[in-house]
Amino acid sequence: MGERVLIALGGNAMTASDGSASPGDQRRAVEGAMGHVAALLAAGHQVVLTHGNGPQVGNLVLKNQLAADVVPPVPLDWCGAQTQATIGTLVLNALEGRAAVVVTRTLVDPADPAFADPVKPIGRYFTEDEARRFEVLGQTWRRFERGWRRVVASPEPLQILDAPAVAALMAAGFVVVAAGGGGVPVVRTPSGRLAGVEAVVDKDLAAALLARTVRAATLVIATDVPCAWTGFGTPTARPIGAVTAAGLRELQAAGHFAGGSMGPKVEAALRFVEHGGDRAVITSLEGIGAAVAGETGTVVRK
Ligand SMILES: NC(=O)OP(=O)(O)O
Repeated sequence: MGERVLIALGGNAMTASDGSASPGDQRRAVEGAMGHVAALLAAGHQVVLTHGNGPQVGNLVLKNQLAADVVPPVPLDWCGAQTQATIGTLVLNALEGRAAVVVTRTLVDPADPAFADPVKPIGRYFTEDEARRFEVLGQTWRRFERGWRRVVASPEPLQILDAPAVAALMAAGFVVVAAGGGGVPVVRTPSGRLAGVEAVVDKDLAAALLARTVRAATLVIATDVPCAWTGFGTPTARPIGAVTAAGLRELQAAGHFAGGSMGPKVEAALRFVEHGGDRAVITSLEGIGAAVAGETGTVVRK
């Protein structure tokens, strides 16, 4: 018997590992990912998809800024919406059958402290000299292991505003792609209107919220490693298999999960299970079928 599964696709399902995000790389990566999704659909599961957009949205906004003398640049939230459409189109082309993409807005708090502390890396890696050149444009850049990347605000997702459209399409039998790139971040203004903001929401945290909202039984967070680890990168590293939410919180508190990589995935898995989801699985893209079958990955249950 199939179940309702929300799959959050990580960067390796979207582009080549260097983050350069050429059109060919993106198309090939999405086609590969959809092969794994098709196997789940063939097994009778109802699938909702979401995806990251870090490299793509960073490249888009940078192109806008570099071409500002020629055409008016558009803001970061517009670029986020554009990535939902382009990545969603690749998914539609790669999937056979009824599928739809929902341009999805995510409500955030204008007073979220994340707006004063940009930490979300977007775009490709640059050298320090190049990054310093872009800092003149008013951007914040940080050094990572593989080079320099722009960082932007990443506020907490509070509500997936377009979840009702997602639910309606699911009920009509569509595979739905929604909340891509964490959703287009919007705030409610004092006059009660919705307005986009300069931010990129974490797609794993948004996926956990969407999964709860559409009552998915399983949240699968697909990444480039088969599971979460304690002591990752050290000689005492150990894979984490089945774990309770309480047990995983303890490992999280002990500092086992790095902020920019496994940290948000673990937090998303915990939030989903702690708020009533049956199970959350962190696994590789290749492992999503086996993960839903209960055979692999870090499996979090209450
Ligand atoms: N929006 C987002 O979290 O995208 P990435 O996972 O690609 O960074």
